[in-house]
Formats: sequence, C-alpha cells, structure tokens
Amino acid sequence: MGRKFFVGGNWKCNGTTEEVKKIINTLNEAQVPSQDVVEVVVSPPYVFLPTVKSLLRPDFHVAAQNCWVKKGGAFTGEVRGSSSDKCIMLKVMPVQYVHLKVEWISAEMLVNLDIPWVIVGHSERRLILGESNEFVGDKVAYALSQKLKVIACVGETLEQREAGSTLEVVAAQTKAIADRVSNWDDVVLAYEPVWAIGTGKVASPAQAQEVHTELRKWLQANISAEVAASTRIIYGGSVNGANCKELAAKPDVDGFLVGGASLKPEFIDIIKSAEVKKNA
Ligand SMILES: O=C(CO)COP(=O)(O)O
Repeated sequence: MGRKFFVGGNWKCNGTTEEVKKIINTLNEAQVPSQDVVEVVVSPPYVFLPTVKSLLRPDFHVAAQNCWVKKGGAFTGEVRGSSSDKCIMLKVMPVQYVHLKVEWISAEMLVNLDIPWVIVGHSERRLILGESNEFVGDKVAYALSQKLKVIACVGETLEQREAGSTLEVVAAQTKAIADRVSNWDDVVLAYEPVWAIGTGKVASPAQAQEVHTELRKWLQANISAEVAASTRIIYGGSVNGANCKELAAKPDVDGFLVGGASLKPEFIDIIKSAEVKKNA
C-alpha cells in the first residue's frame, strides 16, 4: 500500500480572525493535487477551530494543536511544571512563568466539534512545558482511543545532535508511543529536529532521509514490517516553498509539518510538492 503524501500546517499561536479568514480564502481558491494524491490538514489555535472548520474547503481537514491526556472534567486550567521538574523550561522562560497555566482541552471536545486530527508531542510543548516521552505516549493513546487521528512529533535538540544521540532520542520518543499504541493506522509520525524549527535552518534532504529511514527501520524491528511500510513519516522544520520539492523527492519523506510557511501563500507550493512523489 502506498503512503499518501501528507501536508500539515501548524499555525501555532498566530492569527487574528481577519488573518485566519484570509489564509482560508487563499487555501480555498488554490488549485492543488486531488485528495487521492495529498492529504492536507491545517492546525489553527483552539479559538479558531470552529471558524476554520466551518469555512475551510471540504477536501482539507482540521487538526487541534494538542489535547489533554485523559477525559475532561473539573479542571480549571492546567498547571504544569514545578521547581522539581527537570525540563529545560527554566532555560527558555523567566522563572515567574514556571507555573504556567494552559487551557485544558479534551479529546472528547475535539470529537464533539468534528475535528478529526490532533498534533501531540510538539517540541514546543515537550521543551517549554516539560512533556515527557511517557506523557506524550499516553496522550497519543488516549486521543486514538477517542478516534482522533494523531500527528505525533519527535525530534532531537541541537545539543543532542551534536552529541551524536539523534537516533537514540527519536527512538526513545517513538518507543514511548509504541509501548502504548497497538494500531498505527491513524498515526502520522512527524520528525521535527528542534534546531530546524523556526530557525530557517532546514535539515538537508539527506539528513531528513537518514532519520526517516532509521525511524522506519525502528518501526520494522519493533512493531511490524506492515506498520513500517504504511506509516507516514513527515518532516518539519523550516520547510518552505523553495526547499520542499527537494525534500519531498526523498523516498522516506512522506510529507511535511509546516510552521511559519503555512501562514503564507507558499503553503500551496508545499502542498503541490506532492506531485514530486506522484511522478517518482
Ligand atoms: O514546528 C514546526 C511545525 O510543527 C515547524 O515550524 P517552522 O516551519 O516554522 O520551522
């Protein structure tokens, strides 16, 4: 079974109602390859989910950027991080933000809004909010149990890459998911090296291919040949209209998770890079 090219747009914490409408207009008017060739998913901030859901063309889908690890209930704002947390949060945030409050959104709410996808384990959550591999694995499992489809993110920091531990890091992140998930049909694995995110420093096609091949080998050795062959492994980190084709040409790059460029018209060019695969 071929792996359908997948292009996700992670809008992160960006946009006003006007800007969101403008992006949607651009997407809605775009001529792109058919749904048989490419699956397109955009992920706005929570507050814009209903607007995007109602205005977006029906052949593109919507993802939330996160969801809670279990059923919702009496939780007024999530407090994560404490002085005992061994995360790098203190390095990137002033000390008064350690007790961060983050909105608490359950998988059930996303299902209720008819949002089919959720991004889990993005490095901005792992690193800033101290989400551990196990916590991310639990979230993936819970989201899948509620019938959401999951874009699960893995990736190493620059420090880890320079220490030569890239493969070990992404394998450990993937293992924490694999330990909790038995069906991979609704999982897309996003390799997002932290050093490439928002930096303009994209991984070379060879670097991306190397990690994607290793991840696929890991899936083959630890889950099954079938899961390894069918799971889409997408790349994220400074993807843009100019570099997407070369990356897409690599055999184990099955698409992209795009940040900054997903807010711009060049996102259409990135979607169109699916043609590279079709013609391969
Ligand atoms: O984090 C990313 C997508 O989830 C990538 O962000 P950029 O494309 O802005 O580097």
